[in-house]
Amino acid sequence: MSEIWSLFGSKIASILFMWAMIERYMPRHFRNFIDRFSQQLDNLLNPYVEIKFFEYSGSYMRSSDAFSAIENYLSSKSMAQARKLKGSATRNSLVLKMDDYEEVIDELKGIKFSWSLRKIVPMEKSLSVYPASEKRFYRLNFHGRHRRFVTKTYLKHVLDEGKAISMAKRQRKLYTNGNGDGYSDKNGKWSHVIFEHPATFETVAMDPEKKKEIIEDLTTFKNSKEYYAKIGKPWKRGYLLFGPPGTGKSTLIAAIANFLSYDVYDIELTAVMSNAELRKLLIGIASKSVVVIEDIDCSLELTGQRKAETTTEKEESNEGAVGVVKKQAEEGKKEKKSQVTLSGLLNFIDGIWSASNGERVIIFTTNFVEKLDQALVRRGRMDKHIELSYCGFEGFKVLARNYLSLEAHDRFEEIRGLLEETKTTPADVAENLMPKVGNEDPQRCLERLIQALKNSKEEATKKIEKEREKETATIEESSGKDTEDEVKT
Ligand SMILES: Nc1ncnc2c1ncn2[C@@H]1O[C@H](COP(=O)(O)OP(=O)(O)OP(=O)(O)O)[C@@H](O)[C@H]1O
Ligand SMILES: [Mg+2]
Repeated sequence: MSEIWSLFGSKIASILFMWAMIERYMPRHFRNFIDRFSQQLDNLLNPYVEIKFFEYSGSYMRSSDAFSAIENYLSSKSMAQARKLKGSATRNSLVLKMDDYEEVIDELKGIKFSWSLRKIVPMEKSLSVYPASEKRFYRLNFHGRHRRFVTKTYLKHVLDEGKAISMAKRQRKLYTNGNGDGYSDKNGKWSHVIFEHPATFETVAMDPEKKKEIIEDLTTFKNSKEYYAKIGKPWKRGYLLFGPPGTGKSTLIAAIANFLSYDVYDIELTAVMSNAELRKLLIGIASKSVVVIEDIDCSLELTGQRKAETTTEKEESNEGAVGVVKKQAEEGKKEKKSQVTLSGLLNFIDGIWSASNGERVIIFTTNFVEKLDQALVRRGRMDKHIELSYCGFEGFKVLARNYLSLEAHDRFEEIRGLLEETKTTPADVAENLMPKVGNEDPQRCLERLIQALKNSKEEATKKIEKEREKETATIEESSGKDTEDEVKT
């Protein structure tokens, strides 16, 4: 047997040697013909198609978006299948990727696809000033009969999924306008810090039905790119959050941003001097972002500002020369006042988003919904109005779970009754539940809350009694006056 193998080996070696000699002296056109023929033969015998995605592409060797999307897409599959992995650490996690020449199999709609990471190592020394480096690429192999499916569906699926994974993994940012702390963008309009708010829908204390509704609304919005395109509407959603201070409006915004994995742009309208400046700011907002304008009623006194301005203008025109001097003296003060108008704000909200196609959620918050101009809160502009109210028993249970890791306790029923009788904000409940010293007994925290609720109930009853006394006093006063008048007449 070994003789046969050695004979076979030597025959192969001589054939290869002869082929190398023949190829060397063969006329070029004949060699091209053989190459073409062998390629056709390979096409005929090998039904598999191959696509390469290089790490760097283009004349400037930019890193390829497709390569990193594929890398992200394959990362979980690599972890499950590859025998050799490469690990690297990012800011807050360890990332594992498949090593060179590893292969993973992916499947979509019952069709199998083979992915492997390859590299081309330069053979000769480069004469260029830049040393020649390895060219890494992902190689996709699939059966030729799935060519249409791959080009039409599979590659889009891989790239979309890969991009979504990288969006979810990236460090999100909180942008603020004005001279905020943090890094400024290239135009100096926005400065940003890393957004790491821990709030999630699990930790927000609110009515469970309402919470479920918001989550469903956000999920539908997130998955409706095609739908918005089909109906010709810009891909945006507006929320108006209203409720007393400390009911969780800002907390809910953070939970929404975390749920969607979006950046947050917190616009301080009082720092925006003009409509033109506001437009520049809004143009600088990237896709996949939550745009927040907090306390919209106090930001600009949006509803009253236009009126106030016209009256001052009228007064000034009537005052003549004195008016001019006064005007000059006030110029400095006035210059610092924001000139942003309600119509300016609304035009940009509708206009800018219609022009650029990015998924954006805009959230206004207010403590006094009834104060707002109807133009601002009409449906279509603000799609959803969400009221955050005083803490109910369901909200309390969420806070007890967050702060004390308590699911149930025999004092819960008493707390339920007291919450129904008082108007206590989730912020107040949270403050009382928070352990004041390390390892404070949950029982003591609950007692502190019960005491606080009892105090606020007492205060409320006293207040009502006082008001009643006042009312009876005024009634008695007016009835006394009436009898006096009658006596006079
Ligand atoms: N619904 C809630 N769920 C969980 N925590 C809450 C909730 N409401 C308030 N809190 C707690 O109270 C603190 C203050 O709440 P938050 O800033 O969200 O209130 P707000 O409604 O935005 O108040 P304001 O109107 O004054 O801006 C938060 O840091 C959070 O710890
Ligand atoms: Mg707030």
